[in-house]
Amino acid sequence: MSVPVKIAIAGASGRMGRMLIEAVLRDPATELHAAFERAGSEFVGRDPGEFVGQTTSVRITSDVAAGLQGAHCLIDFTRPEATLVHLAACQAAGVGMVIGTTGFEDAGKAALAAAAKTIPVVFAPNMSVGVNVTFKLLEIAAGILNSGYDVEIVEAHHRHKVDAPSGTALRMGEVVADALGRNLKDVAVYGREGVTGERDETTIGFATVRGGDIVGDHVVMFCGTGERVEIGHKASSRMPYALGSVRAAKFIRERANGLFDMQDVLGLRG
Ligand SMILES: NC(=O)C1=CN([C@@H]2O[C@H](COP(=O)(O)OP(=O)(O)OC[C@H]3O[C@@H](n4cnc5c(N)ncnc54)[C@H](OP(=O)(O)O)[C@@H]3O)[C@@H](O)[C@H]2O)C=CC1
Ligand SMILES: O=C(O)C1=N[C@H](C(=O)O)C[C@H](O)C1
Repeated sequence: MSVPVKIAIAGASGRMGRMLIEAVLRDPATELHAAFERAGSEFVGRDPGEFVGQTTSVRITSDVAAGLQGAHCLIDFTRPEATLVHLAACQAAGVGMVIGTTGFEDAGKAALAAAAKTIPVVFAPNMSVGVNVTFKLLEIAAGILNSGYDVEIVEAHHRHKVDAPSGTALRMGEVVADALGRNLKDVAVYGREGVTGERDETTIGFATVRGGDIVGDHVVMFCGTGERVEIGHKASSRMPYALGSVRAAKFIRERANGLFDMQDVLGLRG
């Protein structure tokens, strides 16, 4: 039997961190190597297995450099500023990264691309198989509904989410804009208020809902005259994100460097 993929997890006590711990512990092909939280966190020193009712020999630490020694991969679902600190540690240790964090500015994305010249990085706004298939469906739909259809993207998430629109909604916008030969930066409209005037047909509109415990809903509307096509995805659990991330960690183990996303991991590219 081959050696399990040794996985470290950043943001271990977070909503995704806990889900990732469960996914890694229940997969016989992976091993929980380390779990990180910031210095001063109440969780430092505790067993990350506690989150899922198990006992492990791992203890949550804030010493990322030490914890990465011997790891194959760090899975990071935190915040952009933390991810970039972890990225530097991974580069120093020669450890690959799976990054699910959203909300990066262009400079942060450029830093990820630069680091991927020396370590393998999977960076994707949504790790679920279903959402990644949805991206493909959107590409097909936009290629056909390329005239006379206004594109609007609506997303809904829980009350704790800090970035908007979601990374997934933005990627949906990019996929549709690319298929229509437009640049999302030029055509995106983020919310509307007041006397907006009539809609410009080249725009792609975004609307954001935040409330309660909504895990993640996305719908793209192609609004024509007399009809509307809607392509969307609804998550009822975070486990698909965690399982996709573990799949990405296995993918990374086979690579020396490069920037990938879930389309690469799932063989959906092209
Ligand atoms: N790509 C995908 O498939 C998905 C992406 N996401 C994205 O993942 C990210 C995390 O989401 P979620 O788990 O819900 O968020 P949570 O707030 O539940 O968890 C974030 C974790 O990161 C830690 N953290 C935050 N800032 C820092 C820092 N500066 N240094 C060290 N640790 C830090 C938090 O610790 P503390 O509590 O101490 O702040 C916490 O443990 C978001 O960007 C979200 O959009 C979410 C789901 C799916
Ligand atoms: O914060 C979340 O919860 C989610 N974030 C990701 C995003 O911004 O697209 C993915 C998923 O929708 C859940």
